[in-house]
Amino acid sequence: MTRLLEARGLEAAYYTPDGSRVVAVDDVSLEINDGEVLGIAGESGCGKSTLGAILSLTARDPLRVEQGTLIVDGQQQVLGPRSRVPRTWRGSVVSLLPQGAMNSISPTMRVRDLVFDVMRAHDRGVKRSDALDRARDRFAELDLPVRALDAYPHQLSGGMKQRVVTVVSTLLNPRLLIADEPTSALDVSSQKALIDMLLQMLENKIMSGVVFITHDLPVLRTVSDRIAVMYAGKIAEIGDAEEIATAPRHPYSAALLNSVLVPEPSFRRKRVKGIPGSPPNLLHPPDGCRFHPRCGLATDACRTKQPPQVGDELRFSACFWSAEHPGETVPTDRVIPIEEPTMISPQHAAGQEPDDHDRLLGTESLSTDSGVAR
Ligand SMILES: Nc1ncnc2c1ncn2[C@@H]1O[C@H](COP(=O)(O)OP(=O)(O)OP(=O)(O)O)[C@@H](O)[C@H]1O
Repeated sequence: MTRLLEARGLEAAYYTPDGSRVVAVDDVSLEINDGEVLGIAGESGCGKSTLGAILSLTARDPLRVEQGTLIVDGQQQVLGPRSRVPRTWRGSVVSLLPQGAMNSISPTMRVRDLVFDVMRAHDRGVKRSDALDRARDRFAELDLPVRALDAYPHQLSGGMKQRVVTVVSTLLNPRLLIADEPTSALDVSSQKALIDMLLQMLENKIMSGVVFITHDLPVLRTVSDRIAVMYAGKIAEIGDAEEIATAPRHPYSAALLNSVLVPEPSFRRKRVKGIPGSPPNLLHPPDGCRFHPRCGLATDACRTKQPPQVGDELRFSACFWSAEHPGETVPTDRVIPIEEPTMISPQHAAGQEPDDHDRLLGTESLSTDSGVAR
């Protein structure tokens, strides 16, 4: 299998106005094979978006990438305070679909203007007509209505807007697309349409790999070949999506899976096992394994020493328990020390506030079939 990405020793920190240094991604290494979707999972604040910014070379103040190496499709980029990223990398080697991208298009800009801007950012001399031709071909290839190019953002449904922005951000055929929470604001049918389109783009070799960032584990299981579970700036576990979802080897992955809310007929009475406590403040992360204060399997070693990485680059768990039980699945009934049963409402089970839920349904029910208002 060909390696598309090798990322080694990535480290990035936020510098706050009071001079503090918050290390949000700490010594992260990972690999992606050609044609793969790598999902990045983890609770809010664990460093997913920061990792996305490093991989897409889009880190900006107050975030500084302090060290690491990226090798994409055989091309190497050393990262650090003094490294200069060639302009040709952004958009064509790596491209970011940022969180909330679909809502950040200027309301006075037609999609075709956005297309021209994106193409011109890479090639100052590109002609408007050539940029548009390329977009037209791409829209047709992916069964998107070509007339969406003439639309203003407000004329597109949420789902169509997100698909359009995704296509525009990959017009330069990046080898790797980093999609940060691309489905989070979408209803389920728009989520499916976007995921189908991303998979089609991979099949058509528009890009060779995708990093898909979301806290939504069921979505991640559907779309990913492998999943990396992040905790407090580090990768706790990485492996095949199915294995992570059904046979986790790291107590944090198991706890995260236990806390997924699955809507089912009896869910009003369902007791959900949340993860007790909260993720650490990254200004002062705990010694040893960063998950140890919340882990039911923690031993003295976990409290004082860095956990070993058990496995290889493609499938590992950074955990003392895993080292003692190689290849074993974490006993999920033992990972959560203090059980805090929570009664949940239907809206919370779907991961939405009641108002958001209604708004989403309302918005989408106004959309036309093609997603473009006439
Ligand atoms: N501007 C900032 N200044 C200081 N610290 C920051 C800043 N932005 C993020 N952080 C810290 O960096 C850590 C990682 O943030 P990041 O946004 O990468 O997490 P995330 O997993 O993507 O979260 P979410 O799912 O909520 O988007 C967090 O703990 C956060 O407190």
